[in-house]
Amino acid sequence: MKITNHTHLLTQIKTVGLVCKPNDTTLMPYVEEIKSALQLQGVALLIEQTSAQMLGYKGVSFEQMCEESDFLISLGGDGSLIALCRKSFAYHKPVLGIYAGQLGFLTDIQTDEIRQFIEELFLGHYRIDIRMMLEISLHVKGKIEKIVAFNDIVLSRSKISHMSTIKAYVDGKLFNSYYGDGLIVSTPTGSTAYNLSAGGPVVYPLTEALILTPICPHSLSQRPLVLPVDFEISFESDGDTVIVIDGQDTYNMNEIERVCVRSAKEGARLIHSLDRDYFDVLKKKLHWGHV
Ligand SMILES: NC(=O)c1ccc[n+]([C@@H]2O[C@H](COP(=O)([O-])OP(=O)(O)OC[C@H]3O[C@@H](n4cnc5c(N)ncnc54)[C@H](O)[C@@H]3O)[C@@H](O)[C@H]2O)c1
Ligand SMILES: Nc1ncnc2c1ncn2[C@@H]1O[C@H](COP(=O)(O)OP(=O)(O)OP(=O)(O)O)[C@@H](O)[C@H]1O
Repeated sequence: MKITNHTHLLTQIKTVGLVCKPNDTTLMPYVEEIKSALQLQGVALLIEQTSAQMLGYKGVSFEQMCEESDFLISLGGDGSLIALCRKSFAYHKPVLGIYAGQLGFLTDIQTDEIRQFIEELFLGHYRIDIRMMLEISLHVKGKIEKIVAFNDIVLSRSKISHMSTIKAYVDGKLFNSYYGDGLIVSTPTGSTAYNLSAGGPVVYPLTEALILTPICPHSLSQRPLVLPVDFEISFESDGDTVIVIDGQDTYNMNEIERVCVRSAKEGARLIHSLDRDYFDVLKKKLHWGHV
């Protein structure tokens, strides 16, 4: 399936949803800023109940927020944005990341830009990028559990003292066996996360590809691999391997016979400022090109 890289702008915005980084009460002034900037536009703000409870507001369920909102805001770091994109995947709502974290590679709007960006958004001065996501199928005792990933799925050794062995297949045909600390399957957006630390390539986030990068492979011949977006890759490993999705969900391979990874039919829709330039972000946040 062809996934386009940009999507149409929102036509009419009446309601916006908000989720905050957990356990951070310092976010209160920014929530007030978002609320009043939206009020000026005649737009209602729905705050998800866990975030609302943390800050003393009246909240709504996550599902109600997703159903009733025209777009969603994540107020926090990259992890909060990733969690929101994953949890709201089925609702196909655009997501705006407002940066209140440590690195903020994905969340490009700073807290001191909230008012100005919201004004610009209502003038149509923004873009929505479609970021490829992964659909992961875990095969357990004849049943299939499906999960989505925004950055990556990591198959990692579970014991510090042992290597893991991972067999990798394309369309059922074995194409490699990885021996070492594990393997990362990353989206282009996730290429600047764990994949980068493991020596994988930086891949422009609107590219469509599957990136496979071994972690500390015990071999002179294992290299990162970039595969076409329409490949379905599957993996088998032993009980000494764990699976980690976006650093947020963990499964033990003990109970899993096979893991299949493919591009999800829908991508995440990220709202960005028109000024955002990927290479500027690489330079500013990851010191790209610095000597
Ligand atoms: N050794 C490593 O580099 C390592 C180890 C474990 C997990 N991770 C990454 O952490 C990600 C989860 O992020 P988190 O913020 O929830 O966890 P986290 O709080 O543990 O932080 C991971 C760091 O990676 C940054 N990050 C996350 N996604 C990024 C992206 N697409 N591009 C550039 N930087 C990014 C975050 O801002 C944060 O500084 C996982 O998907 C995985 O890729 C990296
Ligand atoms: N809704 C959520 N559900 C579960 N975990 C979450 C959620 N939001 C954030 N987290 C986790 O909480 C941790 C901190 O959140 P977040 O990444 O947003 O802030 P940060 O670490 O300060 O910023 P950054 O990731 O930009 O450095 C991360 O490990 C993230 O995965």
